[in-house]
Amino acid sequence: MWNRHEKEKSVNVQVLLRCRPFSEDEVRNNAPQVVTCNEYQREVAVSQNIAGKHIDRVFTFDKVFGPSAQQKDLYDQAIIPIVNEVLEGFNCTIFAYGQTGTGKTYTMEGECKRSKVLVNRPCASSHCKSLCSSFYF
Ligand SMILES: Nc1ncnc2c1ncn2[C@@H]1O[C@H](COP(=O)(O)OP(=O)(O)OP(=O)(O)O)[C@@H](O)[C@H]1O
Repeated sequence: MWNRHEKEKSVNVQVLLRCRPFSEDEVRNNAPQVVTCNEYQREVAVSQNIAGKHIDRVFTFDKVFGPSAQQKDLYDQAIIPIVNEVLEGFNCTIFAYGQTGTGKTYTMEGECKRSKVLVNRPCASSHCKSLCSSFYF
């Protein structure tokens, strides 16, 4: 029987979700919280009011990082295994996908130029940022 780590290694594509914290503006404007993360269950619940009807939906991912997750958490839990595979000679790609303003650049590049998780260059779509070259700390 495979443990979870072995199972994860056997899958070629994994989808991780990261939900960023509210910005100062969103807090100031009392923005409604529509996304709730359950890191333990690897689930994200989305609540919406559409035409007066309340709709809740739950999505499951390979990993979920909630608003309190730090760059280091992502790096340690999600990136290091991929770096190790690169060092073993495998081709690996990490890319961030999502709506504008959801934190793709922050996740791939970090807040300041010197504390990056990854180095990335934008590809054709502005919604898609891909890892192209190397990693540094
Ligand atoms: N995990 C986080 N913690 C704190 N602030 C964050 C986090 N993720 C994103 N932000 C902030 O949210 C704002 C939007 O993030 P970012 O620019 O990374 O979004 P994006 O998805 O790359 O947007 P775009 O597609 O428009 O380029 C930035 O001000 C960024 O600093």
